[in-house]
Amino acid sequence: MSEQPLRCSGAIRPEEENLYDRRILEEVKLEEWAKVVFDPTLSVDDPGEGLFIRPLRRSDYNKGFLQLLGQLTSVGDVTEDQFRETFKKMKSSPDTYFVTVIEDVNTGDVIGTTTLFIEQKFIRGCARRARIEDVVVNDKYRGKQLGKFLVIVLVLLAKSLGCYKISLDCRDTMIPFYESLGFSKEPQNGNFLKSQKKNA
Ligand SMILES: CC(=O)SCCNC(=O)CCNC(=O)[C@H](O)C(C)(C)COP(=O)(O)OP(=O)(O)OC[C@H]1O[C@@H](n2cnc3c(N)ncnc32)[C@H](O)[C@@H]1OP(=O)(O)O
Repeated sequence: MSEQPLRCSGAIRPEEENLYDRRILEEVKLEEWAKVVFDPTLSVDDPGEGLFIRPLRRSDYNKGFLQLLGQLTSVGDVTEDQFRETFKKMKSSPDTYFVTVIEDVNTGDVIGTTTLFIEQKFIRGCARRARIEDVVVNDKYRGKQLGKFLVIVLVLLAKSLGCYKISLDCRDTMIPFYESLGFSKEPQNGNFLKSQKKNA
């Protein structure tokens, strides 16, 4: 499905503004990632009947985006102003935040999301590395390859953006899922260390 431009008097309505340019998603060709097979075939143009993959939009506050994230972790009471301010901050750092969603166009709900975060480094000749974060599919839509689809689309996007490394953190129970998508634990570097919340 090609992008349906939502325009008002020739300009994209501010509430329909994409976080990033969707054309870079259109360049992603899943068939180039031979490690993972989609059966039936999915593509950015056709992620499934009535579904549309696109960048996060300002209007997604009212399309269940935060409720969807609530199926992953605690979101808290985020007001629409906070959401818009955060969207603005992300958008003001181009080539950094690729928050991507799947919308069910029949209901208008956001039913899947994940984020590609790209970190600029000085090492490796000022290279960029990518992290995949916040992968979640609405529980009513699970088992349709959408989680796999979102992750692989962002892996290919990171590769097309020249990232030298793509990584993620997950619970032990999710390791088989990510291993099936071509991720592996780094030998002797599998430790995830986080700062304690309070001074012990
Ligand atoms: C980096 C992070 O964000 S980690 C956080 C991951 N997200 C969560 O835990 C949130 C709650 N869970 C979810 O939203 C979903 O269950 C997801 C995103 C993990 C999977 O989404 P789905 O759309 O149901 O997965 P999808 O249909 O693409 O499954 C692809 C394959 O992975 C397998 N799979 C799905 N979930 C799991 C799992 N929890 N553990 C192991 N394998 C799994 C499926 O069986 C399927 O296997 P197959 O290809 O052999 O049939």
